[in-house]
Amino acid sequence: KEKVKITKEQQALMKVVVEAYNRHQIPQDVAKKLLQEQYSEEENFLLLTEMATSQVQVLVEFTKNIPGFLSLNHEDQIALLKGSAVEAMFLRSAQVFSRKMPNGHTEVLEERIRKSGISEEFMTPMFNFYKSIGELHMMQEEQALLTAIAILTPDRPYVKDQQAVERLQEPMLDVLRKLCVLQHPQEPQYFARLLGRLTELRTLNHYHAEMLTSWRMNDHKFTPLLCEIWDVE
Ligand SMILES: COc1ccc(-c2nc3ccccc3n2[C@H](C(=O)Nc2c(C)cccc2C)C2CCCCC2)c(OC)c1
Repeated sequence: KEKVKITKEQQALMKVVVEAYNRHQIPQDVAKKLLQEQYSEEENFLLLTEMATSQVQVLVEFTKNIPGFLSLNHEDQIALLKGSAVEAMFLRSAQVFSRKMPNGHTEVLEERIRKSGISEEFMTPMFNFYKSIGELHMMQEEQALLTAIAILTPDRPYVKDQQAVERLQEPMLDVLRKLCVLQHPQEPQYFARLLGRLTELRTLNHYHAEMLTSWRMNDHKFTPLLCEIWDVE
């Protein structure tokens, strides 16, 4: 049984990524807002677009701190951000949803989201994902590394130098794998389950544009940044 050991460099890499991840959190806590009162479908849509717009800004700041990212080809940097923004948003939402909350709060939050204006057909895949992330009880380090790994996906559309992206993603996968073995010794498949969530995340990508345009309200307004990132308008 080989002794898994995280090297000094891997410790340093993890520290940089986790600190960047914690530094670039979303400003206001949307869950608290949603638990306070039930908003109208229009107010919820506005809240969603505000949250998503600030999330994209936070994502850009986080990504700039990923070692090596800024030395990638500039067009590839944009392609990676554009290709991962929706996934990062759902990953962040899943983490917010699966946070430990006082008894009954998660149910209230789920109810508020179900009634927020999003159409029925998308609730099952979205909540299945949230619950599958919740079951993993991910640590902060795992959340930060998983987000960095999702951003550094080599086969995003329009990425030219995929090898350069692989060279950045591999060390992240390596340290995450070791972390999983060390933190979950009784769950040898834990690392594989984490990566499986990234596959589930990609399926949500297909729905997100329709989730927005089918929001129960008319005249959906998006910020210019969201038009760039979401395939809407
Ligand atoms: C595309 O359709 C949806 C529908 C619902 C959610 C969603 N799941 C949530 C789980 C927990 C808490 C809030 C949650 N949200 C929204 C939210 O703000 N997501 C969020 C964002 C956008 C950025 C950063 C961080 C977060 C949490 C609330 C927006 C206002 C109406 C109710 C959903 C969603 O998030 C990606 C997308």
